[in-house]
Amino acid sequence: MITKIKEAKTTKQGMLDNVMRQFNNAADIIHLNPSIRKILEITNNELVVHFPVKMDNGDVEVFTGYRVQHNNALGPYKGGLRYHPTVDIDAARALAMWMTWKTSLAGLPYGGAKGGIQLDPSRYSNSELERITRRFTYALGDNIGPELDIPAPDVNTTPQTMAWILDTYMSTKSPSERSKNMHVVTGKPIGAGGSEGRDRATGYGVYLNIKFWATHKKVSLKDKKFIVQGFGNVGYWAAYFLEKEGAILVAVQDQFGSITNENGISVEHLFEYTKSNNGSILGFKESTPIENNTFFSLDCDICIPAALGNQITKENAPLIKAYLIAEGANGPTDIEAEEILLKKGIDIIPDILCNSGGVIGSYFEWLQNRNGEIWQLNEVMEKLEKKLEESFKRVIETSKSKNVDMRTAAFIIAIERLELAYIQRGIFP
Ligand SMILES: NC(=O)C1=CN([C@@H]2O[C@H](COP(=O)(O)OP(=O)(O)OC[C@H]3O[C@@H](n4cnc5c(N)ncnc54)[C@H](O)[C@@H]3O)[C@@H](O)[C@H]2O)C=CC1
Ligand SMILES: O=C(O)CCC(=O)C(=O)O
Repeated sequence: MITKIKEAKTTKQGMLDNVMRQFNNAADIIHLNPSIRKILEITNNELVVHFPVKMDNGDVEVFTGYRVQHNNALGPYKGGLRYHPTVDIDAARALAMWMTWKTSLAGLPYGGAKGGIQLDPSRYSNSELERITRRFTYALGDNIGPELDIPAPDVNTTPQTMAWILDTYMSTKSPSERSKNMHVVTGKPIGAGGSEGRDRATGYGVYLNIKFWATHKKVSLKDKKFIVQGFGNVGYWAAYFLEKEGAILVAVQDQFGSITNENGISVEHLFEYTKSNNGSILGFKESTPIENNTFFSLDCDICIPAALGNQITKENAPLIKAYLIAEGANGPTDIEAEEILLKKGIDIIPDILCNSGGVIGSYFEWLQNRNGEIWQLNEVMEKLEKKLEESFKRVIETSKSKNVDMRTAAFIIAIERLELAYIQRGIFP
């Protein structure tokens, strides 16, 4: 029996190079205005903060937090906060850039930002995480704001994290200003101003994109086998909806290890199990543990990377048997791997389309807070589906008209919207 724990990666993910190459590839194809290219290839603002926090044992630890604001030509900066040992300035830059393309592609009135704290949250108690989050929020100060830069959850941050940020940010405002600041952060718990459906929005969006792709290819999802890397917010909800559609989850990998069952893993059973097992999938009875490095080569139809960046590389790409990769994570496929996959005829629904349900759900939450409205779950889900379907169709049309893969098509749409905004504002000829 294999029980080796998957080592948490602490090395750099090297995502910046990937996003720049993706951007430059699309920019070359559309002959992007050189002045606009100069603006888009760098970030507007980069904030690095060091802040002290008292630990439960009385010691003080100093943490490093980041917020990178890439571009706000289309609206306030928007993007998540990640708590992970791999968070550094380059990771924040790369993830902020992807946010700009994602919000632009989705047609939202937002720019792109990302940030987080370099730490391993499993090493801290809940009350330490609360103090760390509150001190980070103080350190960010008025560099975030409901009409300036709106954070949201990402890896290892939750609705609770967002509620702490909201509460801390509000406490810095005068009493008459407080209620106007509810939309400083999205992905909040519903009781603290969150929206119905934001919890599942990203995973639901991943599932919808797979469904649109299946309809486009005239295939049924029933009995199709799928594997999911990452069984957190995105991976769980994507698996949940795919299973409801009749697809079969045959393997899961998380930070602790990998499990498989070719007859199917019950999504709900596994979810319940992880809740009682410190979030880990290891030891789940209705499955067999497998070596981590065999995960991506398992026999399946659909592969959903929903964990970290650069997980599909030139080493494992040749072994992939799935014919569709649906990128729940940001930047899970590196450039060399993508070339291999496309040559093999494997379709990739790119991250900026595939996981855009999350930021669209955040936009709906922001709108509700801003307008004093409360929408029902079905209303949110219907609006989400409509927006995602529009994006999916545009990507397919552009892919056909320009004879490019789906990622390049998605980047072209996103960049052209930004280019138009700059040109219409009269900044460039
Ligand atoms: N939460 C959201 O709304 C959105 C998240 N994303 C992206 O989706 C991905 C996952 O995010 P969440 O589900 O929110 O995070 P999460 O913190 O809820 O879950 C992360 C999952 O990935 C697993 N994981 C971590 N390191 C791993 C490794 N080295 N190998 C295998 N599995 C590993 C964890 O064990 C956990 O199951 C990230 O790339 C994030 O940027 C994208 C759009 C929105
Ligand atoms: O919901 C949001 O604002 C952003 C979520 C996020 O970080 C992402 O889409 O990568």
